[in-house]
Amino acid sequence: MTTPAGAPRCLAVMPAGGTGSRLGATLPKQYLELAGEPMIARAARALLAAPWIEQLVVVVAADDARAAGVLAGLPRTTVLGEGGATRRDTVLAGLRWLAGAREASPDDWVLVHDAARPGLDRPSLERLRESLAADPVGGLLALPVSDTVKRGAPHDPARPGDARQGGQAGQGGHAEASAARVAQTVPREALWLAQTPQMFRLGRLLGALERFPDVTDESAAIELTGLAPKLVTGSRANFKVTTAEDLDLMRRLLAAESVPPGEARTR
Ligand SMILES: Nc1ccn([C@@H]2O[C@H](COP(=O)(O)OP(=O)(O)OP(=O)(O)O)[C@@H](O)[C@H]2O)c(=O)n1
Ligand SMILES: C[C@](O)(CO)[C@H](O)COP(=O)(O)O
Repeated sequence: MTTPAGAPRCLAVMPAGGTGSRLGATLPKQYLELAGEPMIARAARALLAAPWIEQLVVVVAADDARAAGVLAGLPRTTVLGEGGATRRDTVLAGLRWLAGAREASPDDWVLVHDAARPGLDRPSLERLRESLAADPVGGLLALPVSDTVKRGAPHDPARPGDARQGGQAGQGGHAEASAARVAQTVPREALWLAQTPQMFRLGRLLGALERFPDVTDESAAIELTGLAPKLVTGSRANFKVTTAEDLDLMRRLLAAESVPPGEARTR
């Protein structure tokens, strides 16, 4: 699919420079096998299933010796060994490469998609593009929170019934066997879980990420400039593989579905 001359193009950056410390495997999680191929290849193919994505740059760590082989043969794809210390740094390297080596225009759209989200489906991708085609800001796939939400509080021996029962504080402020107790039930109505791809104009996103280093996604940087990105409903299968339990779940999901990456799911 070609874009008419002068029209904004759709490009993509895949941050793949992480180590997968929360999963704790012997190799970075993006190289773990899922349904017969490494997670990173599955995630890249899911994005490339959209023919309107003209160029994908997969940004890996400088010492990554696996990516070139694993991604060889994928169309419209370049591997860049300039991953940074944080996800934001890695994404910035990809955006700068698009702007420099590929001479992308500040008006071109860029989709940023995690290598750790191999369950992206084509209908979600199409929904994102169609919802944002005429949008002045850009936006992201996300899921409305559907469970009752609790805010946890640390153990407080002064509170009745709050005797310490063991358990270690775990990763990301949570706990494996939690010692936290409920401080509050939080209204869920306005809450969404951010996914990727996140889709913004290249120039605006580059500027925002350069200005605001302390963000965990692209939307947060854009939000800090005073703009309100659009929330486009994603799909549950597009969850981020973060823990060993997620990996197991993703393996089962992909094994149960015999559809190629990016294609529609029947359920
Ligand atoms: N310095 C970094 C850190 C993360 N990522 C990428 O950002 C995505 C989402 O990050 P996350 O799930 O947090 O991955 P890791 O940082 O690898 O995981 P962990 O935090 O458990 O170490 C992944 O595709 C990961 O490879 C990146 O490109 N560069
Ligand atoms: C971008 C992201 O996937 C949205 O959920 C997420 O912010 C990145 O991962 P992390 O777990 O917050 O590092």
